[in-house]
Amino acid sequence: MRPDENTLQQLAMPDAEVYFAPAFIRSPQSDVYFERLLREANWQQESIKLFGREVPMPRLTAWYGDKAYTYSGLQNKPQPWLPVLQELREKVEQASGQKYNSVLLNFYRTGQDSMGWHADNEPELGRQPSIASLSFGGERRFAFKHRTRQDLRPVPLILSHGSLLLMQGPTQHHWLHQVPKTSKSVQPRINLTFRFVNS
Ligand SMILES: O=C(O)CCC(=O)C(=O)O
Ligand SMILES: [Fe+2]
Repeated sequence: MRPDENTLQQLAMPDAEVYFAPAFIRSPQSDVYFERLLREANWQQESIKLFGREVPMPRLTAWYGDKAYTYSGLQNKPQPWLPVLQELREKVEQASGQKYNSVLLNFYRTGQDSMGWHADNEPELGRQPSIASLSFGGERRFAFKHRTRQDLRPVPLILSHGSLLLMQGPTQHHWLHQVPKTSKSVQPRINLTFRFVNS
């Protein structure tokens, strides 16, 4: 491991404030976090309404936090923090210098699980939300795309086991992000996005 792989480095993206650490948590520890999260989180198969039809989301989700939160049109009931989530929250708060009161967990079972282009810009997150995204398990491709500037290429990233991606400042205003499906064989992946939800 290079000495800087566990520290956040800013990416050169205009209209954004994005930091990335490819190995924020080291591998043996990350293996344990993956297993604990898989076993302990209250995973749900939610569905979304698409053209009037209920369609299962292409991933499992779980929501923990102090507040209820609407995400993709779903009202997420708050569940009390698990010790493993408290532990991870402390680590990311220390790295980012921000506070988070909620976390959304996503479980990508196979390469066919995914998340389409979106921004995390719900009004409850405030104008310049800080979102800290931790990944465990199989690595997946991730990308940013500027909403209006076609001269800017999409920014690809590999979200590796134990990586931390921090998005804040104007990022959600100007950029969308996604986790595309892949036909490659990939290991299951868990992602946590820590957020601060205002009441
Ligand atoms: O799985 C990821 O890396 C992305 C998750 C995400 O964008 C979200 O939960 O809003
Ligand atoms: Fe997101």
